[in-house]
Amino acid sequence: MSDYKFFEQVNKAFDKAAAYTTFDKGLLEQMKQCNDVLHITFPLERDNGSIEVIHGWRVEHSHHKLPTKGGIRYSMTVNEDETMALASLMTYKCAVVDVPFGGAKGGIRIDKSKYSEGELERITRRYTFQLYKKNFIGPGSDVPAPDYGTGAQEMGWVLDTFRQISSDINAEACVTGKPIGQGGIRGRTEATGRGVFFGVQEACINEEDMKDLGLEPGIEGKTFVVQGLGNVGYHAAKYLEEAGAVMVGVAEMDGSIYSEDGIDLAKLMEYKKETGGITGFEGSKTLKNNSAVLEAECDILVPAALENQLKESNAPNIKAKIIAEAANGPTTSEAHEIIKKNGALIIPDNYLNAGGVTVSYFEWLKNIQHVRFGRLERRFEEDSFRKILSVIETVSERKFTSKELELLAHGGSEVDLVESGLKDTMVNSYNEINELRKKHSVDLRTAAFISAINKVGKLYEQMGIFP
Ligand SMILES: NC(=O)c1ccc[n+]([C@@H]2O[C@H](COP(=O)([O-])OP(=O)(O)OC[C@H]3O[C@@H](n4cnc5c(N)ncnc54)[C@H](O)[C@@H]3O)[C@@H](O)[C@H]2O)c1
Repeated sequence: MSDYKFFEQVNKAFDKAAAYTTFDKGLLEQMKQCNDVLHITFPLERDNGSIEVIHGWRVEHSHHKLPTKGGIRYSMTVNEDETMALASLMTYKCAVVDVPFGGAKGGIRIDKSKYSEGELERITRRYTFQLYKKNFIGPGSDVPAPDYGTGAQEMGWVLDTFRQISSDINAEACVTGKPIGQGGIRGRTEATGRGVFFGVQEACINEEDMKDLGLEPGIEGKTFVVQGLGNVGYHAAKYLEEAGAVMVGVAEMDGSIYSEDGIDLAKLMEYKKETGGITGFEGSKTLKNNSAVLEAECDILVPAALENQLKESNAPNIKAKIIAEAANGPTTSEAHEIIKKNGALIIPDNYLNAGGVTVSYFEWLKNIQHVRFGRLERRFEEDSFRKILSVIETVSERKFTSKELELLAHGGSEVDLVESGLKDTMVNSYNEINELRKKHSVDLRTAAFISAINKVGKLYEQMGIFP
């Protein structure tokens, strides 16, 4: 059993940043705590008739904004500590990118590959039912989304189950990352990876930083390694490749591969589909295990699998100049210090993978308003259309950018809206945390935490304490 304590790791980073703020000690302590922690167990009847007990969690970290929001993970790593850490990261992430949600996370401790589709459906539906019974799901209370091991199919089952047991008129908004036909939004599947790309691109524009790292500004020609070719890793790699970066290394469950000449992503995905793995891919060298490639020569390392991957033991050997934290918690606090001391730039998870929740927010807005983005002008006159937009802005406490307004008003497609909203969010938030980094002479992770603590703390102060 590993002694890795994920929630403690997040809180260490919080404490470091809190020293740059002036909030009351008690309030800072309140901000760190998880407001509600739910551990559920329920029986699953397996296809062979045997009965198995399933363990699941849902944690609502912060109720300073409602609903709370965060993915559902299916993995053998799931436990209370992991879910609490991930829920807390959601609070800080939402604050950094100005998405008006509190943080939450859920998880079920299963190895998805060991269950049939029917069994997975029964697990998902029963889990949703248990969440509903305990008031841990609902459009205005707690809204799940996909995470490691889950995707649109599971979110579709969540919605359908919720609909059977709730008469909420906004039922569609009880979960995001759904199939499009069920009220999902175009661009959600690729949103986290796309956001990772926008964040890395923004970092690479900074000439001074690139000079310090000994790199040319821009993405083109930079080499990268990605760990985990799942939803986030695949899409991050795809957009990096499209922008002219060269993928030289990949890690997956079965091992890792490297090629100085570059690895073609589309061909590798085909190969993975055929063989179930990546090792042995033509033109690449298979390394000794799946963590070896993390230490390979490259400009950008994109950990996009799970937490606790860059640690004290391998951090001194990391050669990448930029660590793009697509996954949550891939770098331990000890490794962070080593990598920073060695001069690399870490773009932190609590900012970089916020693209998913940003687009989930657009999906939720669309669902609670019962509208189809980009088609409004066909249903409303210009005046009433503008009024609706301003109501959405008031309810969500977020201003649409001029580009978003333009696209909405003149029938830009949903894809355009998502794309531009996501890009604006990732670019603006990067610049905001980068300013804090310079102001306090800290690293980007600490700067992102300072930004989050300041925003959440201010809201707490405005709210006061009940009763
Ligand atoms: N899905 C989202 O929208 C989203 C949003 C924000 C953050 N994240 C974070 O991104 C990370 C990945 O999530 P995802 O949704 O892409 O999951 P996923 O299940 O789609 O993909 C994860 C991939 O990583 C691989 N993997 C697992 N362990 C590995 C290892 N040790 N070495 C190499 N590969 C390994 C798996 O085989 C899988 O292909 C998680 O930390 C998750 O919390 C996801």
